[in-house]
Amino acid sequence: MPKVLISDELSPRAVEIFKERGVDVDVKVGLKPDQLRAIIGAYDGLAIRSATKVTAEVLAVAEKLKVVGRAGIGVDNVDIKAATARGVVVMNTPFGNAITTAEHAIALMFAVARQVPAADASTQAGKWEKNRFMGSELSFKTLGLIGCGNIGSIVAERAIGLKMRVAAYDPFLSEERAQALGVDKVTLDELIARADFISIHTPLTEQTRNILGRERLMKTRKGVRIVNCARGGLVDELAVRDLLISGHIAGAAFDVFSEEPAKQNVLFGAPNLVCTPHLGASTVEAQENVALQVAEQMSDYLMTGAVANSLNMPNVSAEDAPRLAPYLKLAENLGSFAGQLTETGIKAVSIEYEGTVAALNVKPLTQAVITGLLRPQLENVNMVNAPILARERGVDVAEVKHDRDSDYQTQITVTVTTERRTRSVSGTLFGGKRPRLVYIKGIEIEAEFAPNMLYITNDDKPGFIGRLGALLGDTGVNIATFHLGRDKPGGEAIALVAVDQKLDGALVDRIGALDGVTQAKALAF
Ligand SMILES: NC(=O)C1=CN([C@@H]2O[C@H](COP(=O)(O)OP(=O)(O)OC[C@H]3O[C@@H](n4cnc5c(N)ncnc54)[C@H](O)[C@@H]3O)[C@@H](O)[C@H]2O)C=CC1
Ligand SMILES: O=C(O)CCC(=O)C(=O)O
Repeated sequence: MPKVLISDELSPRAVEIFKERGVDVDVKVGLKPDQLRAIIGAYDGLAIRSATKVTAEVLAVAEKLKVVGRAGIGVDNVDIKAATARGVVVMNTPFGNAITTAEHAIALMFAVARQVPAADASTQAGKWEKNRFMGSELSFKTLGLIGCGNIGSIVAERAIGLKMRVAAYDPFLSEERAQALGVDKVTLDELIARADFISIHTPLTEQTRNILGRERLMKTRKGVRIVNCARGGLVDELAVRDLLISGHIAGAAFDVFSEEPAKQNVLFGAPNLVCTPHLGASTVEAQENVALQVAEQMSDYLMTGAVANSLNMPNVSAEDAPRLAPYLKLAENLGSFAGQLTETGIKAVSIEYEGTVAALNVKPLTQAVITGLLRPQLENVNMVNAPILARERGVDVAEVKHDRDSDYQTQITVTVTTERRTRSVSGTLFGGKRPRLVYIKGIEIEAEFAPNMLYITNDDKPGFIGRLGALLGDTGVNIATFHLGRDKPGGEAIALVAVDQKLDGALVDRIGALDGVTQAKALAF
């Protein structure tokens, strides 16, 4: 039974769902990094929010870990590169808390416009300072949105409902989408020049870090109000403090900070500053949504191989997962077959899908082919990191789906081009689930993949099979199955021999030296 660790506060629904789906679960919240490292080796899954840092050090000792599930959106607390390198799928729940977070951004905008927290504190202190708290209306003001994805779009809709004008800067926002939302698509400079309120809704990346730096903040309109409900690090906190004190910025609201938990921060104590402790996603509704969703996604992956909302793997639906399982084996074996025969640098691989398989989601199958192909050369290749490793090595990967009938009801063909030659190998599933090799270099052959195999190419001349059988017999190697194919009588022949033991290099060399043999290679599956 797979076992999951929940290491951040998650709704109890998550535990119920894991259990209902047959996943064992431990809840240990508030672990220090060394405590997490000490226990993570026992778990197949790790469910987190934003407090747990899934670093390369944690991943290095997470020997069984297959999946990290983020109950929320931002994954800047997960080292995705390290997870990918170790074959750990990282998934999030991209929609479950978007409305809640957008609502918090709107709440913060009202809070800074009307100084609600300070007015509340003053009133409850018995001061009745009616003249101190002069606010600003939101109606007909311009809201500048930096980032207009899930949350930014919801903020835009709500703001338009409040009669605000909305200008959005987002390089990935299309003109059509902007029009449909009713926002002006602008450059960042235009936004800075026009906005009365600025709200940020981008992830924290190397491109967005410090996107509102001091220089840009100084170019904003005097009296601007700024809301950061996305991530600490997007806005220069010290510059905001200085500009709040100077009065250039009329108000700022921060839900997120460059260091969290933010027990201290340069912003604290600045005038007209509203702070909340990363509460963007903290509603009962959002927490139910994300806990339920992450538990479902992680259980599905661990129990069936279905992948949803992954940041480093193609999605595989729960419906597709069982159908893909035997194909994944076939695809990896075909890749492995080609990879084991390849002795020089791989330049390109083409993966062709024909018949039934062409109607499936073939992305994961392509990843399985590449995994098998690279494994003889690279120790730590897996389904998750294979495409990246191939790209890093300059291997051109082509995926082709043919809308035509093949000799078999379903067929995958892997063609590898190296510095020296192009070689193809095809396979099918017998009975819908048993992988079979059906062509090698266009030569028809029907063979299962066995743990230990001998691949031989030779001249199609009488006597060869006897010589090979005698040599194997003399050296005590038992033949399990023997498959032959040839391009034409007297032409090139291929033998695939499954044997009951691992073949040593010296014996393979002796086979390679037999009369008529052009290549002999031991293969393992
Ligand atoms: N305060 C909180 O509790 C919460 C904070 N968040 C934060 O909100 C962020 C946004 O979430 P979603 O809207 O769901 O993500 P999303 O991925 O749907 O939208 C992000 C948008 O930012 C845009 N973007 C990326 N780079 C940009 C750049 N350099 N300049 C301008 N725009 C850029 C993208 O094109 C995308 O449209 C998350 O990454 C997370 O960090 C999310 C949930 C809760
Ligand atoms: O889990 C939380 O409370 C924070 C949510 C968040 O920041 C996110 O989903 O990106």
